[in-house]
Order: sequence, then structure tokens, then C-alpha cells
Amino acid sequence: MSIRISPSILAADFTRLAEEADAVAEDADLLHVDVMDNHFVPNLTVGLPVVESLVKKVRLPLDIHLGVTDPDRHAPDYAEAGAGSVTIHAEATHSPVRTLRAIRAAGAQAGLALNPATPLQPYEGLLAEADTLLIMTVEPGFGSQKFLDFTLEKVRQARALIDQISRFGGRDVPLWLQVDGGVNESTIARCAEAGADSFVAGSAVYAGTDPGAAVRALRRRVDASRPVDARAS
Ligand SMILES: O=C(CO)[C@H](O)[C@H](O)COP(=O)(O)O
Ligand SMILES: [Fe+2]
Repeated sequence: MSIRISPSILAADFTRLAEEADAVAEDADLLHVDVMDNHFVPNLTVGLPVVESLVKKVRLPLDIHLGVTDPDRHAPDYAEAGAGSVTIHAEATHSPVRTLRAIRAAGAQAGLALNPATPLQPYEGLLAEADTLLIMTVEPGFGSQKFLDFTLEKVRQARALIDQISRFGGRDVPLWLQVDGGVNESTIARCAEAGADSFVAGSAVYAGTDPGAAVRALRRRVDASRPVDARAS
């Protein structure tokens, strides 16, 4: 089983985004960009012009997390800008099928995010339209928040569902199970044990002095939490 680590630049130095991205380029799989509009979440970050500039400079695929009120209007623009993946929130979208299909049609992977209090069951049928299911492990809006333990039960439910879909041949492309918020060296193993295989980490990567080493440490934690025969060589 492969895993993905996606450092969140929400915790990086915004005056040096290209260098901060470069610092994890050898060790990470994606670069997570939180687009926040001060409406869906009470914080304002970056938008399309910054993402368009990052796409040209950053060696990793951009993992765009849209914390915005109107993802149906904005998501296709991020995919067309060259993002690797664009994730919309279930609580914000009014036409998830159309928007997830538009993201894929523009050449990006499509993600669906669920806030901590949002149940999985109403969205199970939508998973066929998605490449990533993001289970928020904090309320979206800010970095450095404490991991919400109760969200692990939803990660377990999602893992069981994804495994069931794969067993019955229901997909020909992977469906990543991503966690975001409070993921660090103490919580990442529990996320992996619950079934997550894609991990966003902001402060755990960028708060220290060596972001690349922090990504490698997180990867080792995930690896150590898996059975010996499933570990990376
Ligand atoms: O979506 C997010 C917040 O809404 C961020 O991706 C997340 O908070 C990452 O930061 P940290 O790992 O420090 O919790
Ligand atoms: Fe995020």
C-alpha cells in the first residue's frame, strides 16, 4: 500500500512560498494549499493568482483544499490552472457530481471533504466521482489545532467502505483516504491504523527547522504502524 504526505503551506512562511515548497520537494508527494475565503471558514489565505504562480515553480503536484462558500463556481479554475488535485467541501457544494466531474475533465484529481460533524453515509454514492475522500480531523480554518479523536471512527468507516468497493471491482483508479488537521508525529500512526493513506501536515512539517526531515519522520511513523510485510523497503 502506498501512502501520500502532503505538507500544508498554511504553516509555511508566506513571503517565501517557493523556497518552502522546495524544502519538501524531495520527500513529500503533494503540496497542500488551503484556499480560504473568510466565509466558509473564518480565515483568508490565498486564491487563484497565487496558485497559478505556484504551479509554475513547484515540483510537486498541488493539492488544493477549497475552504470556500462557492466551490462549484471556483473549483474548475484551479484544475484548469494545473493543480494535481482539487478538493471541495460536501457542506458547501450544491452540485457535487457536476463539480467533481468538471475537476476531472480539466485534468485534476477530484476530492470531496467532510467536516468533523458531517457524516459519511449521505455521501457514499458520490465516491465513484472522487479520487480523494478528505476526512477533516479539525474544524477547517486554521493550522496548529488539536486533533479531534472522534473523527477516527469516520476514518475507519470510510476505510471499510473503500475496501468493500475495491473488493467488488467497483473502481479502476485509487480512492485516497486523506486526513487533515492536527496530524503530527503523535497522531499520524492512529490515522494510519484507522485506514488513512494520505496525510496533510502543516505545523508538524513547517514549525521546525528542517521541513524535509519532518516529512521523512512522519513517513517513518506511518511505516512503523503497518504490518512488517506491508512496509516500504
Ligand atoms: O485545512 C487546514 C485547516 O483548515 C490545514 O490543511 C490544516 O490545518 C493543516 O495544519 P496543521 O497540520 O497545523 O493542523
Ligand atoms: Fe487543508
